[in-house]
Amino acid sequence: MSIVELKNVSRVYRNGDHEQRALDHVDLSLEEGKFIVILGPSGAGKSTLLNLLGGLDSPTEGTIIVNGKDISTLTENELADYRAETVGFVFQSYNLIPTLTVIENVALVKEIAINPLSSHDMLREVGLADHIHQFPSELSGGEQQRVSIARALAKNPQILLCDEPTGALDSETGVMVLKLLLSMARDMKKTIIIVTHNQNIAKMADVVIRVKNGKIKSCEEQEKPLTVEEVDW
Ligand SMILES: Nc1ncnc2c1ncn2[C@@H]1O[C@H](COP(=O)(O)OP(=O)(O)OP(=O)(O)O)[C@@H](O)[C@H]1O
Repeated sequence: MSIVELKNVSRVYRNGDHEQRALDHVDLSLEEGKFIVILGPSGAGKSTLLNLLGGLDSPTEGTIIVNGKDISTLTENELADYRAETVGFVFQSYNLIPTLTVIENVALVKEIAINPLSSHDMLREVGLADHIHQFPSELSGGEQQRVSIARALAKNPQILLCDEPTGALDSETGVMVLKLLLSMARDMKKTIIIVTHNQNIAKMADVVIRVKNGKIKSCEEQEKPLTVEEVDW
């Protein structure tokens, strides 16, 4: 079943007389529970696409259907509900609050989530049960990113949107984070959408989307994606 459907979606930024078509008449259909990687050169429109899927921005034209609901025409308040209920975000910079402990950082989402999961359970899920009372500065980069994944999961979203989630990590730690994200798709049926410049991550994907000049150049299903161990990092 398709969880995301874009029909004729464009996003145009206007700056005085200049018009930047960040997304240009995009059609796309994504299935639930897949590990999806979006590749493309700088300025191609990847973040714009992620922002639209995340309800952080709205299209200039076209419709975006998520879970059968058109999110392209929602009001600001309705978009806030959509974000709280349906999507979790993981960014390259972990965006943790330095003065809160690990568990407090994760528990914060309870304030906005409609149907949150236990912060303890999610931290156990990402292998950080023994670190819950530490501050972010006392953790490694990979551990901090796992806290941000636990925080995204605690919202209990169906879709995890990840913008260069391993961009700030060394390859060994990055592999650990990718393993975790992959298990979220395989074991928890989350739809994982990762924007990256790293072609290697695409080798693990169920679906690889290539974006260029605001258009989808290709959207390919991989019958036999490699396991994390099979990829030559
Ligand atoms: N808020 C904005 N105002 C004006 N132009 C924008 C805005 N956001 C993005 N753009 C432009 O839209 C185009 C697509 O940008 P986008 O950030 O989606 O690309 P990207 O593929 O994510 O690039 P990168 O890999 O460098 O992050 C670029 O030309 C960018 O300059």
